[in-house]
Amino acid sequence: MSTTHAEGSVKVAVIGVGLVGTEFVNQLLSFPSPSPFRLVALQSSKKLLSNPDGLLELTLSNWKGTFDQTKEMENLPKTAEEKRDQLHRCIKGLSKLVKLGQRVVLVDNTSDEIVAGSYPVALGYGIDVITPNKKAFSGSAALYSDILCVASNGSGAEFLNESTVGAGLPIISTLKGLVGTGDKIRKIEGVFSGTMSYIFNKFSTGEAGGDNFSEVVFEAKKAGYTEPDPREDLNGADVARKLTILYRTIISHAVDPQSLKDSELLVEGFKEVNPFSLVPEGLESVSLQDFMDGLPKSDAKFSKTREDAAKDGKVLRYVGVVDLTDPSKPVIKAGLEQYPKNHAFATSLQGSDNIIMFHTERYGGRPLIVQGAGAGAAVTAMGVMSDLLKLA
Ligand SMILES: NC(=O)C1=CN([C@@H]2O[C@H](COP(=O)(O)OP(=O)(O)OC[C@H]3O[C@@H](n4cnc5c(N)ncnc54)[C@H](OP(=O)(O)O)[C@@H]3O)[C@@H](O)[C@H]2O)C=CC1
Ligand SMILES: N[C@@H](CC=O)C(=O)O
Ligand code: NA
Repeated sequence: MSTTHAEGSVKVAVIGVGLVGTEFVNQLLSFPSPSPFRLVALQSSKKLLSNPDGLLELTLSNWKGTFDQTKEMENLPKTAEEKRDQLHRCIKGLSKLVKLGQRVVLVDNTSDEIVAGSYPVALGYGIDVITPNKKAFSGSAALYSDILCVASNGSGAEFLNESTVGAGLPIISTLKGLVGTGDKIRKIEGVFSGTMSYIFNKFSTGEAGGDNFSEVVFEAKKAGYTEPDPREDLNGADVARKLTILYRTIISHAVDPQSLKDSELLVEGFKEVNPFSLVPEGLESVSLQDFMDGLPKSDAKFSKTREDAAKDGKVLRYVGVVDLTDPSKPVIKAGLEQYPKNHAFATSLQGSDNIIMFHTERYGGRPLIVQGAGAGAAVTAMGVMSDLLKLA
C-alpha cells in the first residue's frame, strides 16, 4: 500500500543505515498515513540514494531491497578531508530544500566523528540534526560550543539527541525539563550502559559460579547492545560520554552559549572523565578479532572478582555519577562498584536495563528515577523517532 504524505511534510535525510538506522527507517516508513515525514536521502559509508527533486518513493516493503541494490558511489572518498567535503556537498544539496521553505532534518545514525563534526554546517544551513551518535556532544568543547552557538544564532534549526543517553528512555528530555523549570540538579547517578548492565546482570547475580565473562560480552554484542567495537563499552568510554553529555546539558542550560568557556564544558570532553576500564591489559589496541579471541584468557580474573563480591553478599555493577553537590567542584566518575543483593541496582535490573536517578532540590531525598531497556535497535530508533515527532 502506498503512503500518502501530509502537506508540508518534514524532509528526512538519513545517514547511517546499520542496526539502529535500519530500524529507524522501518519505524519512519511505518508511520500511519498521511505521514508527516518524507525520506529524501539514505546514505551509508559506500552508498547514497537520493533524487535530484529531493523525494524518494520508498515504502516499508521495498526500501531495503532498493538500497541494497543501489550501486556504490563512484570515487568513494578516502581521506578524512575527502569524506568531509563529500558530506558538506550533500548537506549543501539539502539546504536547497530549506531555501524552498521546507523543514529538513539530518538524522545521523552512525558513530562517525566526521559526520558528527558536520552538525554546525547543517545547523548553519537551517537543517535540524537528530542523532543517537554521542561523538559531537561528548568530544571537544570547541565542537560542542560551535553546535550550541550555531543552533542559537537564529537559523531556526534545532539539534535533538535523546537517544545518546539511555537510548529511547526519556533522560535528556527529563533533564531539560528539570533544569528548564528551575530545579537544581544535585546528583545524577545510575547504570548508564546497556552493555554493562546486561553483562553484570547475567554475570554477577550474587550466587557463586555462573557464565564466563567473555561469554556474556559476546552475547551483548550479538544482541546489538554494544558499540560497533565493544571495547568502547568495556573501557567505560561510552559511559563517560553519556556523563559528559548530561553534565554539558546542565551547565549550558539558559546560558548564552557565547559566554560559556571551553574549560567549563570540559575542554577534552569525555577524555577528562577517566572511567575504570574492564579491557584486559594488552588488548586495548589490537584488532577487534584479536580482542575477541584474547578476552577468554581473562575469564578467571573476572570470576575471582565476582566470587569475592559474592562472599560479602554483594553483586558487581558498573555505575556512573555526575555529582554537583558542590557546583564549584563537579565530580564526574564511572567505575565497577559492589552493591548488596537487596540494592535497587541489584534487584530491579534485567537485560540491558538502565536505571538513572535524578537527585534534585525539588525531589529532595527521594530521587526521580527512570528505568528500562537502555540499548538495542528498537528502543534506540524509537528515541530518534520521538525526537523527530517533536519537529513535526
Ligand atoms: N545499538 C544501540 O543500542 C545504541 C546505539 N546508539 C548509537 O547509535 C549509533 C548507531 O549504532 P549502530 O546502529 O549500533 O551501529 P552500526 O555500526 O550498526 O551502524 C552504523 C552505520 O553507520 C554507517 N556509517 C559509518 N560511517 C559513515 C559515514 N561516514 N557516512 C555514512 N555512513 C556511515 C555504517 O555504514 P557501513 O555499513 O556502510 O559501514 C553503518 O551502517 C551509534 O552512534 C551508537 O553509539 C545509541 C544508543 C543505543
Ligand atoms: N553501547 C551502548 C549503546 C547505547 O548507548 C550501551 O551499551 O549502552
Ligand atoms: Na534517552
